[in-house]
Amino acid sequence: MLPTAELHIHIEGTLEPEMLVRLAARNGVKLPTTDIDELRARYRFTDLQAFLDLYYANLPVLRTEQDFYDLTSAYLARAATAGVRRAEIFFDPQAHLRNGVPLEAVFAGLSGALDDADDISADLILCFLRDLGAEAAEETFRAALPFRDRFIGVGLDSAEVGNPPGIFQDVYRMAAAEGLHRVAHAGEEGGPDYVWEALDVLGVERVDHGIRAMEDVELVARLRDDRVALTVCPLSNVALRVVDKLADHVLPAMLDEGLLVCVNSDDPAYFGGYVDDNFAALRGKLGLDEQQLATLAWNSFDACFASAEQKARWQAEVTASAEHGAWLV
Ligand code: HPA
Ligand SMILES: [Zn+2]
Repeated sequence: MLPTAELHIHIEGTLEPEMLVRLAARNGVKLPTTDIDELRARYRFTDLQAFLDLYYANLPVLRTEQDFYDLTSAYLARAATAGVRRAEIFFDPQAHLRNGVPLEAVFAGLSGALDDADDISADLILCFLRDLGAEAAEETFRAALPFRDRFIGVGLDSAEVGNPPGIFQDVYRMAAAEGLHRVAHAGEEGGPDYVWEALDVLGVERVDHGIRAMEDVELVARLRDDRVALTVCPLSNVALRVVDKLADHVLPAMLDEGLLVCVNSDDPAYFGGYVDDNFAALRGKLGLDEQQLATLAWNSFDACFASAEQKARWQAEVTASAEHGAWLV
């Protein structure tokens, strides 16, 4: 197993049907069905919005600090088996606030699980729901400031097309003033113009997805020259029909262009696998070789927000693993 960092993972997207049923029973929340196979059969999507509709519909089962703790602990345990050494985990506070869950419970559950995980280094990135607009994002940011020491950055997710990054300029400026890292989803369903805006208006350090950047040669040059990381999620792109099939994915072309790309699972409960499953698919279905897989793992540590010394230690581990054939997952 290659050691890796996972930098694009929505904790709410790790809600497996089994956990969904368990939490629904614990909290007295009614589900359309409690049959695991039926629930899993619903995890099929035509596009990003179809996925988001189900993702948000399932979230009311998360009510208490313990629920957030259990969800996060289960992800961290699974990620450890996938070779994850470092996780930078997105969460959607607005989705929980509108379900009546106080921020205290969300932060306490998430950070409690992170504190108790001794085999993975992990931190939180607070995401704004772009379809709720800029004012709601600013209000959420102010409400989260008392918990400033519990998260290391801000991100932008949910329905992309029609909600361009630029409208969030002010809240990203506020985050920068707080010394927070800045990332944003851009170029998943939206075009290269959204990636330009994320870079130039929001000042992001990493782009989440960013695969449509490949349609713009100037943008590719900018991303390469500035060593901007792109957190690519191959199985997600297939599940949401952003690409027809894995064999058509632009990831090999991104590597050939010398872009700082890494591999991530996005919403593993919904998209058919964790980061190790993504690596296995890249090897089996896309034909990536050991050198390419090791580069992806190495890049993930380059792109993460840990200390330079820690990053170098993990990268040395990747190199040693690659030499011993550890890409054979
Ligand atoms: O893949 C995603 N894209 C956009 N928003 C999201 N929120 C959770 N997962 C996603
Ligand atoms: Zn995502």
